[in-house]
Amino acid sequence: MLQIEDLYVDVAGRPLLKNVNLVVEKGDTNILFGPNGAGKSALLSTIMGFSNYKVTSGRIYFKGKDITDAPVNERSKMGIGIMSQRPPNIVGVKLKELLEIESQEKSIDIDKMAESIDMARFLNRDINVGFSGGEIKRSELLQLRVQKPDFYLLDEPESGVDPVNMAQVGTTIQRMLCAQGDCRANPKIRSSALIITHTGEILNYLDADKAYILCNGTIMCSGNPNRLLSEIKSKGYEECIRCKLANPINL
Ligand SMILES: Nc1ncnc2c1ncn2[C@@H]1O[C@H](COP(=O)(O)OP(=O)(O)OP(=O)(O)O)[C@@H](O)[C@H]1O
Repeated sequence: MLQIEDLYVDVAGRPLLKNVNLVVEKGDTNILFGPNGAGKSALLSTIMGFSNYKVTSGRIYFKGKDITDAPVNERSKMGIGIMSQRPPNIVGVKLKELLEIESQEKSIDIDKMAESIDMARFLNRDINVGFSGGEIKRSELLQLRVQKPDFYLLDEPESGVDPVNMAQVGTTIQRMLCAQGDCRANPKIRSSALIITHTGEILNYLDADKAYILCNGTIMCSGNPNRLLSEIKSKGYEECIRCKLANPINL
């Protein structure tokens, strides 16, 4: 569904991502680990097509189409949706106004959907203005639920979320990815996702298929998400750099 080939990206005139190769198959949930500043959010922003991230070499394919030069709105129409780590405040635009635009031609009861994740009282507030960390996450989730993309880019869904709200966020993401029917019986009907996490808490709610470790702007390792997480916790990220040096990456 998503294929990234030998991608190099500059940010603010400086090289940041290099030689990134990554594939997310249809219906798969993939995880992206990596230390602070490694370039994980930059990679998600580049996939979404945000203008600060300039592809200098390599290609991005989505549903078989080359989207490397496609604008954000086209990627969104094709079915890519993002939950950003720090979405901007949008002064003068109410959350409900944005949701009404996103829900055009879809039969969605915005009030009911907002109620279901405790966001009804935010509908008439300017987007993100004064929202707490957890409220921003729920607002982003609500927008994604209305947008209903085929491919989810989720940047640290658990950051800033208290344990009680984490259960709600985790369950909501699980349901979002599996909105088409019985995903246990047929995993391919799941929506696809690429999720950044530091703590791995989201793995308690999802069946993740594969994880990548991004260090210094490049993918160093890939493998089973829970196994990689426990290696990171016990040995840190140094081990993944050694693994890259010792073995060519198995994508
Ligand atoms: N728009 C930008 N302008 C300048 N520098 C940027 C920009 N976006 C990212 N960077 C820099 O690129 C580097 C990678 O940032 P990025 O946010 O992708 O890291 P990350 O792996 O997501 O880190 P974290 O785990 O801390 O969120 C950082 O040094 C950051 O300061």
